[in-house]
Amino acid sequence: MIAPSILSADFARLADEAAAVAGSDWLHVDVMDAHFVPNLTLGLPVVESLLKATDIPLDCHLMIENPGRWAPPYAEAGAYNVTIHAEATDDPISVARDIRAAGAKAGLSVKPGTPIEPYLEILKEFDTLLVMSVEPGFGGQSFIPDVLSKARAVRKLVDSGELTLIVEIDGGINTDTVEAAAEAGVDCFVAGSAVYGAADPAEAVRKLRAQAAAVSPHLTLAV
Ligand SMILES: O=C(CO)[C@H](O)[C@H](O)COP(=O)(O)O
Repeated sequence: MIAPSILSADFARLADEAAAVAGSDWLHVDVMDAHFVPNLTLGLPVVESLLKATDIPLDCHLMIENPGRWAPPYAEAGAYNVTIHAEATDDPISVARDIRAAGAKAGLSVKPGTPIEPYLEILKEFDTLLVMSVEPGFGGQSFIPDVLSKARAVRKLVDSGELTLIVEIDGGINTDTVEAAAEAGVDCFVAGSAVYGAADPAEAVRKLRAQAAAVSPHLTLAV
């Protein structure tokens, strides 16, 4: 699955930018609050407008403080998947349950320096794990390969049937890095600059998907 990140799109033309990647599996929406990360992007009103403008399922990645307060409204609005950060809450299970109760899939994200082991027990409460392969906050950064050990660890649990979860990766995914991530067992690849920086974004999506599929050791899991 490929999820273009609109962080690299033209914010004044979001409906057109969504249409430009119409064959994508998900559209990744980076919500940043200038507190949890040192950048500010967009919030619920923009997501509500995007939901009217595209049929691509929205994958909302909340890089915000206090996700317990702010995540459920994204689910109520109609986002397909709502991801919170493990580092942003002491009670990720409650937030996941609230997101699911509000009708969306629930995702957990970990920054590059956050180990996955303390969270393995609670991943059954989530539908997606978003492994950050750059420090959250900005597009166009270089891929951090060390984080692939987290994808591998969770992939093992999925393959053994202990978990049912989409393994997603975000940051620095491009034609040079997508295969390593696919080999590590990633199901869903977020790509910002590699898609919206390309002359033909739809072709960039197709190319990334084909590259990932060619080396993927497993079938994509659909939620
Ligand atoms: O969450 C993000 C940054 O915090 C972005 O989704 C991510 O960085 C995508 O951009 P690129 O593919 O250019 O790295």
